[in-house]
Amino acid sequence: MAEECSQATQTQTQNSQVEWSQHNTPTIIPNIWGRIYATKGRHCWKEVPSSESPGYYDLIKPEFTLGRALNCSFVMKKDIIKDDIIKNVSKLHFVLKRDTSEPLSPAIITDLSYNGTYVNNVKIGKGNSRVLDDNDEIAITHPVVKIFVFKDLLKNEQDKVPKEISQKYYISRTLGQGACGLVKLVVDKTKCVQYAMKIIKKSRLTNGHMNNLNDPAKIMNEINIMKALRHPCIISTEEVYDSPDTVYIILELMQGGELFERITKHGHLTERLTRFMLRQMVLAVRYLHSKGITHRDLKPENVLLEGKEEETLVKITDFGLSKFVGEDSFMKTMCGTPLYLAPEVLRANGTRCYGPEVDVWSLGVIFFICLVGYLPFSADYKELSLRDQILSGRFRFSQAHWRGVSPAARQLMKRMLTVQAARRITLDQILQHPWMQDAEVTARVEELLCRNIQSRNVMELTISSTTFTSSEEDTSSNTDNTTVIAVVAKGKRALSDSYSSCEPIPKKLRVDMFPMVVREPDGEDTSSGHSAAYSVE
Ligand SMILES: Nc1ncnc2c1ncn2[C@@H]1O[C@H](COP(=O)(O)OP(=O)(O)OP(=O)(O)O)[C@@H](O)[C@H]1O
Repeated sequence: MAEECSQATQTQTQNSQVEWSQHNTPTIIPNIWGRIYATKGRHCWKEVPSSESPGYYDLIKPEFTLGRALNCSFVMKKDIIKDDIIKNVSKLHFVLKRDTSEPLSPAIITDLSYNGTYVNNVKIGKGNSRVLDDNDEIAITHPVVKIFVFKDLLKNEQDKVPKEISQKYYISRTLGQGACGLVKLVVDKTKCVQYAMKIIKKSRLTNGHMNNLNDPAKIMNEINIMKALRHPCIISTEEVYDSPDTVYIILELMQGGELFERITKHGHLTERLTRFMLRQMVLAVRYLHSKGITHRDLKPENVLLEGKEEETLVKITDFGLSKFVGEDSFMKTMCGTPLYLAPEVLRANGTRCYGPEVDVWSLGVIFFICLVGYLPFSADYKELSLRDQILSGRFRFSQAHWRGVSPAARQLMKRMLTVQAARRITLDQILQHPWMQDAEVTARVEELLCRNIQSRNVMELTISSTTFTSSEEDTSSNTDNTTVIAVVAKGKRALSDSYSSCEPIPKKLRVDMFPMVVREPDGEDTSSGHSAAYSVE
């Protein structure tokens, strides 16, 4: 291998584009993030390189480019590569990058050529990127024209997760730590899409008995329920890996941080922004309830934001976790500091004698904090124990903080923090409450929801029934092996979507409707209709 690269080495040195490593380069130098070795296949190199060359190139700068252009890090020239190959090499054929300022970031290769860059015989495709793994082979113009083998010289955490995960995902830095375990940034190696991976240690024993967390059928059932949930304001679950003592949940990545941080940064939120956030939270929880799921652990830390902008999508996370950690340990965690817990949950004493209204209470606590920036119930308020404050619904009312808040907002907060669950305001009533009536906010939320739905390929429809049945003639296949389903409902408009992962084709879809406005490319709103989040029944 050392021999074969010298011609390329000399060319590089003459052009001063890059400097090949010297003979005695120590194996690991801290700022070298990778190394590319010329491959043994000699067909692409014109001459057999001299034995003087080390046969590899150390990647130090954050970016390495290869192509025919003279400003590439590695210039492909006629005198180093065979003529029949060089003619198919693009001026800028591929770029190899690593964000060395970011710990545990992956090496990424981006194909910039129509004639193709291949990794382990698989074409990346022009404009596409993928993560490069240790020992990956890079070929250009054709899978057999292998030119480099990549060696990853940075420490990584691939071996800390089961192989089936590390084969598909690159394990990057830690995003945070919750009561259930770590959350890691991971990157899908072939699609180069980032996700958050939640690592949950199972509590295997409950009350001295093995619980059913190790029953694969039950776990699979929970996994399928979580994966079927699709709503713009619910963090989507990409995949779940179940191992005897740990569950790994691959989740949609949120880049905007927690709602909690947003509140603490500003002290509190304006009424308009609170309305904007609450509307989305209510829609999300209403969707969960429609699927028979009570969240039970709603708190600002479980409300994540899509982007850094002020008006961004809000997404709820951490639903259904009790199924993986066990009811006992879930309750223990929740009741540890029950700041957001409804009175009926405290009264239930570990039994599940309460309904979905508990989520309205928790939303009420979040609503309270958004408006005034302090907790309604806290162990720091010494007049009553935290438990008694909640059980009696006696929230702390600071005149100084509430003075600037509208009477309608105060009234809504009180209706949400109503001790008697049966008298508590419902989610639908919240949406209809006078304080929530703000056409601008409603339209902005709908715009964000629709944009999110459209980016997931769910197309617009103008029908109002909620369950549709597909028929044979409604389905067809497109070219890239995904099945396109067209569901014609009541002879009106069609819902189309591709089900690449759904085999066999579902016969029934449940569709949750959202009002939407169709926006033309010129920005004009032309028609209104409904958009849908759907799941297979
Ligand atoms: N999908 C995600 N995208 C980006 N960051 C996330 C995602 N999920 C969790 N995080 C971050 O990881 C950290 C830990 O999250 P996690 O949900 O495990 O704990 P928590 O909600 O803070 O506490 P608890 O475990 O008690 O619910 C948080 O800082 C959170 O912001």
